[in-house]
Amino acid sequence: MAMGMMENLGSVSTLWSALVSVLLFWPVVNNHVPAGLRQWLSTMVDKLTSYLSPYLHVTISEYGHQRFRRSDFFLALRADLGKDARTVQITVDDHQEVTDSFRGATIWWYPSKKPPRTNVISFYPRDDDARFYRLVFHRRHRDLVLDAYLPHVLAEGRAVTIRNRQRRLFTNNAPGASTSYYSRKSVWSHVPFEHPATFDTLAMEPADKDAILDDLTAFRDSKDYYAKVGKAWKRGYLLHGPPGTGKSTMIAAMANFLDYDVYDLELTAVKTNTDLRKLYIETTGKSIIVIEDIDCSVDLTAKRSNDKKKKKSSDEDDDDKPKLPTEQEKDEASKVTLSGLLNFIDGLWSACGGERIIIFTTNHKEKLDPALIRRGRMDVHIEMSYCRFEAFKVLAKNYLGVEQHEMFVEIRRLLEEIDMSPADVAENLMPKASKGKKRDPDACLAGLIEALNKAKVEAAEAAKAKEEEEAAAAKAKEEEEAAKAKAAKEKEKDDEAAGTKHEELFVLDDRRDHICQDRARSGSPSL
Ligand SMILES: Nc1ncnc2c1ncn2[C@@H]1O[C@H](COP(=O)(O)OP(=O)(O)OP(=O)(O)O)[C@@H](O)[C@H]1O
Ligand SMILES: [Mg+2]
Repeated sequence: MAMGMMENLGSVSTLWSALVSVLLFWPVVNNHVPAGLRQWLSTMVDKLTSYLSPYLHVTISEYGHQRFRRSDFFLALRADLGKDARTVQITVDDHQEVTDSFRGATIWWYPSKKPPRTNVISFYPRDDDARFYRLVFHRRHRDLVLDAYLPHVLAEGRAVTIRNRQRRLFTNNAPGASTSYYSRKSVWSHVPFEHPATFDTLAMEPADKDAILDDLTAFRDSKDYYAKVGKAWKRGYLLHGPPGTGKSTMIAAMANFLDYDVYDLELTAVKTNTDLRKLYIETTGKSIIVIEDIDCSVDLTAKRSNDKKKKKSSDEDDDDKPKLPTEQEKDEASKVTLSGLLNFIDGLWSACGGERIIIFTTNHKEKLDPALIRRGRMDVHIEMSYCRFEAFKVLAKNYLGVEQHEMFVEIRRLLEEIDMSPADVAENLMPKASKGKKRDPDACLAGLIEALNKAKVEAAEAAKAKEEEEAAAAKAKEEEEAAKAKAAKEKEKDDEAAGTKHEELFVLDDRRDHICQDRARSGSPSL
């Protein structure tokens, strides 16, 4: 028994000293052996080290079984370093090593990249190496880590990191983002999201604001409800209204209120429906996906009616011959279409877990295809409108710190009759230095009254011009109709005259017949 132990110890120490020698001479070996052998030796050394080491390694790859879908685990771990680092449990990003402790066990996280294999001809682009995390912990914590720690990181850790992290603004239209379907590089690039807008600083009718806040709160807290009724946890908002009424500001306020990331989807930069699909696959939960000015992004309505027409004509000449796509059809297939966008929205809800909000903004709601904004896709339609008195009070408080002022009465009266966007009102409230002097609130409010009066005069002039234009158009139309009526009358007269001649001829013909008959009866020769 003792002998056996001695032998064991002896073999372990021999192995250990062999390993030490290999490690000692490794740099020399590394430089002098051919690449193939070096790789094999490296693998063997790794295996030997991990066999003897008291530490275990777990590797988590960026991509799981589904080649084009990043593993949820990987995405969960990529949450950035939070503002309050003490409460963050896992904060791993590229090139950042992290030590974490869990129920007395220490766990080390090493993010890394697998370099491309130079002797392999790859179908995929080279520049973006596969990323992975290596998790290292002591053997004795094996069960704890695998059964408790990793599930905890995924469930709790993720929630914690999301709550405390620096939120991000993603865009698909930046040099860092890849649009290639086969690229492993993220299709989104991001910057820290630091927009200061909140619902407190958002100028709008208080009742409307409260309704939106209630809706958002209900959505955020309704995970169980959505699961119970079998609906995907999503909500669509359509923000519509004239320029400068706060649509983009509202999105920032929503993101800040919910603590969500923002994905700013630039549809014109997306080449195909396939790229669009890849974009949604790479969005994460707790996010707002925004398509600004949706009516300008793609000619969706025209596409759809074209599609319908095309379908109809292909139904008409329905011979059995298989048809190759025409050049035009190929071209169409490589573009984002309305149906691609509808699939994007619907697929978004079904394919990915976690709550998501999608927001469209537009200045022209009437231009949008009804399918795009129907309830179920865009659940809430919010009209952002011109600045009225209640909204003005919020701006006055924000910009000037003024809640009451004698000029408010006049401003209230003017705002009720003049349509001025909150952006224009805010611009007038911005304290500017005029003629070397800094403007105070009184000057700002007086400036706003002046601007409102000016806008009133301009609006009156514009209305007058429009009225005159309409009157001129009506007059022109009247004249045209009168001319048409006159022409019709003249034609009628001509026709009547022609009709009389015709009748006369008939009369003549009749007379001739009578004469002929008379002559025949009297025996005289016919005409
Ligand atoms: N309702 C509002 N509350 C507070 N600030 C506002 C509001 N509307 C506009 N602003 C101010 O005006 C600026 C422009 O507003 P914003 O970009 O949100 O308008 P928009 O409706 O998105 O316009 P567009 O249709 O041109 O995109 C903002 O930076 C903000 O300072
Ligand atoms: Mg905007």
